[in-house]
Amino acid sequence: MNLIVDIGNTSVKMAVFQGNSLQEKWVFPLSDFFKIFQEILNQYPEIGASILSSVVNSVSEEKKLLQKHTKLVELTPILSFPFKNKYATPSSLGKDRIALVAAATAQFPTKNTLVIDAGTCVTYDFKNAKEEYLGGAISPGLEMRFKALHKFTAKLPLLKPEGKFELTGNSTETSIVSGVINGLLLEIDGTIAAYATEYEDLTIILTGGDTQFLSMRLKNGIFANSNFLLEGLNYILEFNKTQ
Ligand SMILES: Nc1ncnc2c1ncn2[C@@H]1O[C@H](COP(=O)(O)OP(=O)(O)O)[C@@H](O)[C@H]1O
Ligand SMILES: CC(C)(COP(=O)(O)O)[C@@H](O)C(=O)NCCC(=O)O
Repeated sequence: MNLIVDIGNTSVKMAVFQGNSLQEKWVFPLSDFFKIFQEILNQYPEIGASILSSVVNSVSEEKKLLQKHTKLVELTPILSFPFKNKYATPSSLGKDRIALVAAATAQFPTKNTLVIDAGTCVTYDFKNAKEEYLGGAISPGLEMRFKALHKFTAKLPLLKPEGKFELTGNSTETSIVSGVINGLLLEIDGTIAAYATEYEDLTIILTGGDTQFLSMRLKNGIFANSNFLLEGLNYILEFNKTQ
């Protein structure tokens, strides 16, 4: 069994895989790492290998613990990947983005694929039909947009995503909700449309913490998969076991 660990800027995602099949998944703040890790080890003593992807600093204690209890593969640029990385600054590329591209290559070989990860940030990652990763884009995530309006103004309140919103906000609150949610939906739909103009037969994946909220509000033709990054990490782990 494999233990998959994805440390993002908002939350840690851990999952246990048996082969290609996800058995169980946990989402929690980094401060709960030691408690949850111990619970997982007790529940799944069969775990042999693990892989760690982190986009935050100072995870040396978490790494030590994984090394102590499992055969840890850390996601670094020296691992083998199933795609050609054409990012101009590969050493600064987010580990999470590498995992997303690995998942795209594994699950959509020979397809032009755009992966949208709606987490703390929204990242766009594109790999072409020749399994070349070209890069993409980084923009503020949903929660970050609400927080930024509050933090950088004197009068705007801190709001959270709501189920319902109007195009034309008629109050401060509904104007903020409209601006943030419509802004992000139009950004995503517009980005997809721009890629679709340039690349035929485009496959689009939506993942990350805001997958559910966004997928029901976006245009059709998008595969929503909250576990895409974890699947990519599991694939990289298996890929490197056989190298
Ligand atoms: N219960 C929740 N707690 C925190 N964030 C949540 C929750 N539900 C949805 N979200 C959204 O998910 C985003 C974080 O997604 P996630 O994929 O965990 O990010 P990251 O990989 O950057 O840690 C937040 O910015 C927020 O918009
Ligand atoms: C863009 C990110 C902050 C996204 O992190 P997340 O929202 O998933 O927590 C992360 O992928 C990162 O730190 N990237 C480094 C810069 C780059 O990818 O070029």
